[in-house]
Amino acid sequence: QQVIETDVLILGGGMTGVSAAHSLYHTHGIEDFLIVEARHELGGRVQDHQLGNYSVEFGANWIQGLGDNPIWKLAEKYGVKNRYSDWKKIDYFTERGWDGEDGPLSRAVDRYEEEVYPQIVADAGRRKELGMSDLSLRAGLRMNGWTASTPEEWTAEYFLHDWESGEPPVQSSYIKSVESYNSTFVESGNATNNIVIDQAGYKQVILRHAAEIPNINQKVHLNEVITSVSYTNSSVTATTKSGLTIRAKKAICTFSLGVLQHSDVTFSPQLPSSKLEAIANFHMATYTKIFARFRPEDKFWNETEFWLYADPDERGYYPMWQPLDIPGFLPGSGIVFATLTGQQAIRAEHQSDEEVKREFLAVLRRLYGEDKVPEPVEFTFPRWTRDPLFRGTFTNCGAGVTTEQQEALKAPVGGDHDRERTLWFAGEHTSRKHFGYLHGAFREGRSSAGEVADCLLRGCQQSEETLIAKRDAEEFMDLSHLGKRKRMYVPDYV
Ligand SMILES: Cc1cc2nc3c(=O)[nH]c(=O)nc-3n(C[C@H](O)[C@H](O)[C@H](O)COP(=O)(O)OP(=O)(O)OC[C@H]3O[C@@H](n4cnc5c(N)ncnc54)[C@H](O)[C@@H]3O)c2cc1C
Repeated sequence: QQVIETDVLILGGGMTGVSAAHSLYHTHGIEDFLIVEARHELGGRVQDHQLGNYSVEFGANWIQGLGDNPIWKLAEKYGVKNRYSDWKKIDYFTERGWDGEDGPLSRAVDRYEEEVYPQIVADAGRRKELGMSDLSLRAGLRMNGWTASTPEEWTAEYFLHDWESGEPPVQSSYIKSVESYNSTFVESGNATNNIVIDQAGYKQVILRHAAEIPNINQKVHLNEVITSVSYTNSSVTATTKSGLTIRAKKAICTFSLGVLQHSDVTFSPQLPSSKLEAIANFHMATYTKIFARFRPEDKFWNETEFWLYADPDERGYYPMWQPLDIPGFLPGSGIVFATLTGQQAIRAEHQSDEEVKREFLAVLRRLYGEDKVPEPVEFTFPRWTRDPLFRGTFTNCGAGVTTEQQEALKAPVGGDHDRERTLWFAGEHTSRKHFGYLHGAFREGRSSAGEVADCLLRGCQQSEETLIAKRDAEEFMDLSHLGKRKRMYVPDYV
């Protein structure tokens, strides 16, 4: 049987894998590496889909917190088309239809955003500084006077929390939810979000980055599903479904947290119990976008960027809507999409397209009137939780996740001490501050490549580049450091 030998094996070709490869080559001068990817192309969770003559994003869509976001710099460099996304441009709806400019739903959103959120930011920051235990965001909200007891209130809270983190407040860490918001939107220096509308897909950021590596095609094995990974103190061996065996001095595993949680790939020896505990305790959230394409001449929708709907009976029931057929987006496309998260998303992913379409249209008809909304010509959505290559969409830090578990999640394995490590773990899920985001994946790829290069080239002595990449990936977030940076806990609009 043929065994392919390489210095560094990168398991998975999403943002993390490509960023690691780019850094190995361009920062550390390591040319002997391979990426093994199960899909037909690089990109991972950055995937587009063709609807009529238009391309829409099934996965990542926004560049978030433009300030020091490296994805923003890559998008500019490669000319990937994106535009300002204005989260203040919302039409509010309840079961009664349009809720007006100053109805109960709009007032609930303002109260959460302007009164409650600044308070919880300060309170979570104080808890962290005093070394107090974490709570659920639900508990933190209650302690700051927010009980979410009406459909309008739970929808406001959904819009400002679930829609970003993919899970409800009861499942989310109080301190880490606030930290995550601050890291991406406040610390970056510019809280603006841009939405990618490039018809060649957001994935161009990843494909063009990969193309900067000379002979990249010879360094990537596509359509190869890894089934097992074995590691010792001197090498890592991976085998694929098709029977390929690849042996490397070092490897970086970038599979999603969901993949690790489902044991889709066997590791031998078994991963250490501290890592298994961390894998089990982290949350893989679900964020499912559901698309319909109508005939453009049937256009019945408002040209406002977002529509927020407060269902009277069920929290999170088709609350978020985005028309793409509006000026500046994809005019003439006839495309409208809704987003579901958490249990609602999982429920939808287990229904047939027809069942989901029925629900989708029933809600749209509440918004715009029974006779105004025709059958779409196309209806589709991805089923992320059921895809064995992802098993969810992105991580959310749950209440009860500790900093030690965050460290254990990414700790390399193999051998008995730090000079013998052979297998590293990196991905959006290993980012302490930017978990869930594409920029977290990018930074983790670079940081893991630095550590691998240090071990391969310098007997595991840390180089200046690795320290910089690690700092950029926010490795040095200890308590005293946080305490000194009061800005961490003050949102930009206060
Ligand atoms: C619906 C959705 C919306 C999102 N929205 C945003 C957003 O707006 N902004 C933002 O910044 N981020 C967003 N994200 C998050 C962002 O997409 C991820 O953080 C990022 O793409 C993760 O990159 P990664 O390389 O760590 O993981 P992945 O992209 O998952 O890469 C891992 C790779 O491993 C491969 N793989 C898995 N199992 C195997 C196997 N057994 N053998 C071989 N290969 C395997 C997979 O195919 C995949 O290509 C969103 C994600 C989703 C899904």
